[in-house]
Amino acid sequence: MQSIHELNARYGVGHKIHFSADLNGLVTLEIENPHATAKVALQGGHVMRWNPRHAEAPVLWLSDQARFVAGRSIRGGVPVCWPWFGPHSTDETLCPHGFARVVPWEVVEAKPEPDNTTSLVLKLSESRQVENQWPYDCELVLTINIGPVLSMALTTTNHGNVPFVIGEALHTYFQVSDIEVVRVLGLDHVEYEDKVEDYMLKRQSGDVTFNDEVDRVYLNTQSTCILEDPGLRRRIIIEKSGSNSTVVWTPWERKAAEIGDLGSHYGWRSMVCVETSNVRSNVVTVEPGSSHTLNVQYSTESL
Ligand SMILES: O=P(O)(O)OC[C@H]1O[C@H](O)[C@H](O)[C@@H](O)[C@@H]1O
Repeated sequence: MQSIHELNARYGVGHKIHFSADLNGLVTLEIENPHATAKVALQGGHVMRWNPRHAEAPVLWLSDQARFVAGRSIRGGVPVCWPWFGPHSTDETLCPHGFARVVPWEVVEAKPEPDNTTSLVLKLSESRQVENQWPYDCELVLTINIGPVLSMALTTTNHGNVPFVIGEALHTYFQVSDIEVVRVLGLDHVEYEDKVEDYMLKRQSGDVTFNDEVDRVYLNTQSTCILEDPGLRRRIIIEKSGSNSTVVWTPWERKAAEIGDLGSHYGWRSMVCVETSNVRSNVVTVEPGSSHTLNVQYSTESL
């Protein structure tokens, strides 16, 4: 594993790119540039915070009860779900949403760009845990660009001789003023599986609005989604490619209480997940010698 000293010596740029470790030994990377500030945990390749300087409120939601411990996903920010989504198909003891979000990643590159944004390239570290759960010769790389726009690209490359199938999601938690006043545009007429009703197949009519638990997998959609928030007077624009599904999730009160780390004072009311993904019937087969990339870009505009 790369030490803090090595990381700062190799990639640190004063206080603009700075690595540190917390009491539990989790390594995080703080980024500051003229466009934005951000914080990324190496465990999970997890973007925890991205605050563009023009935004009055944080764009990503991070629970005030998030637990920062080895082997446990951080509640909020952008968890990377890979190589499966939801429970494992045959072994329920394995981490739901795959192991990528709970294992260490390595830094391949971290550098300021000429346009004053900052680029990071992270790679999932090989480890016995990963080998045991995923016996394929493959590489997973996450490229992140931090600027007025947050861009992320998750690339899976198959170096082996057999094809494999992945489910994946950038399970992004967005900060909202109040879940009951926001809406998600871009999914009108799209078919979805309603996880709250045992995956019943339904069709979206109009914008997605929230007044109860929502857990939906929108299928066969490449559409840009817009999260409109009159309370914060802004839109968050979610543009994607290499993704055929979008998951929309809000737990509501009962589920939030069961989950437990979703924040004090109705923390769940100030978040919603819109997840750029390839899941359920949209999982991806990666052939030997080829790569697949899931891309997303988040930006904001005033309402
Ligand atoms: O609690 P987690 O394992 O992070 O999962 C949180 C949520 O993720 C996704 O949005 C799923 O569709 C939900 O069913 C799940 O509850």
